[in-house]
Amino acid sequence: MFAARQTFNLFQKRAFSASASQASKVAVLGAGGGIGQPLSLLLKLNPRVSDLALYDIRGGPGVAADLSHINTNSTVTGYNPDAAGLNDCLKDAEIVLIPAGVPRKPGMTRDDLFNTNASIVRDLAKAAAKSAPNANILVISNPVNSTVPIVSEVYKAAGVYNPKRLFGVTTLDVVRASRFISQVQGTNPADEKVTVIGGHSGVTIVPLLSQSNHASIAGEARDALVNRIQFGGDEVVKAKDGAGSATLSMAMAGARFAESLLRAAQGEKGVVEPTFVESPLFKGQGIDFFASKVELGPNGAEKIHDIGPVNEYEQKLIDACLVDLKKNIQKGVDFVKANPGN
Ligand SMILES: NC(=O)C1=CN([C@@H]2O[C@H](COP(=O)(O)OP(=O)(O)OC[C@H]3O[C@@H](n4cnc5c(N)ncnc54)[C@H](O)[C@@H]3O)[C@@H](O)[C@H]2O)C=CC1
Ligand SMILES: O=C([O-])CC(=O)C(=O)O
Repeated sequence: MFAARQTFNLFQKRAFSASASQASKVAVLGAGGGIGQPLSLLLKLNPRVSDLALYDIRGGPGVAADLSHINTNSTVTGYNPDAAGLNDCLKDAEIVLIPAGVPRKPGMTRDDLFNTNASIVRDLAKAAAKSAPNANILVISNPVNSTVPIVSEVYKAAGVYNPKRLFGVTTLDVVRASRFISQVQGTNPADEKVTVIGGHSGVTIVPLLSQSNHASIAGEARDALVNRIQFGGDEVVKAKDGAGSATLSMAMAGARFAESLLRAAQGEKGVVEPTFVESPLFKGQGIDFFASKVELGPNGAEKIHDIGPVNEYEQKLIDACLVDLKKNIQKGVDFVKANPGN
């Protein structure tokens, strides 16, 4: 409890010392769900957020009423699908987080969610393209490797696509990597920075341990660690036994990414997060989106970092990643072309 309060106080102090006066509206689409609720809670605790707008097909106003009693300064408003609910929720948002959609059950891959979540994300992206065309869009809904290209196609069709403002949230992979490596090495996870590149599913998740504090980790220990990072999501799906996938750790990861964007937007330099963006790194191989370290700034993604040096083992992981990633991206692009929606 004491540690939690200390962390919150630190969070508050950092934000106030930077710029508490700047107004930043943040919208959450899917705010009533397993991720949406704790994510909205963390955003309500963030002093950089001045207006929190919560939309869901059910339950948005209820979550908003509950959070609005928390004694931080931000306003919280809930929206239903009726009337102009979604568009009002989005209007003037600086950041739009999208955790709307169904989660996995045991035995499913993230790609198995495509049939349901593709149209949900497409339709929310259409509304965002209309009502918040300049906002940063943070896509959480799976399969991220396909839902991010879906948003880009929708924005292109609407004539408002800005690749610097579109992010697939892969922060949970980075959070897991630092936690899992610290458990193996007996270190403090706060000191463990592991770059995770590629995409957000199975073998498309590529941790670069050779660039971490533990480059010498090898053999079975390395294989087990890499496998746990790649399939960490499955661990939670199995443990929840039909009741969904990671929600609380994802809420923390989503709130961290939003906070990084707000810090960068409010003038802090050197804010770098790995994230899935339109990227030049593998365009030559026909892969338009890729997660790598990205420096954030007032305009969104300011600088996409190179992958940096990798060893032979990691090169093989990247090769395997690219095969799946290419198909996942194409599936998202093809979906919007074949199903442009209303
Ligand atoms: N990027 C990542 O690292 C992670 C992504 N996820 C993904 O996040 C998504 C959400 O997961 P949970 O919150 O656990 O699911 P959930 O089922 O608990 O919540 C989803 C929410 O979305 C709402 N929703 C459905 N259609 C909607 C629409 N058209 N507009 C607005 N809201 C809508 C539902 O009413 C529900 O409240 C899943 O696709 C899951 O796979 C989950 C964990 C990590
Ligand atoms: O595993 C899932 O389906 C949810 C997810 O993306 C994760 O926990 O990384």
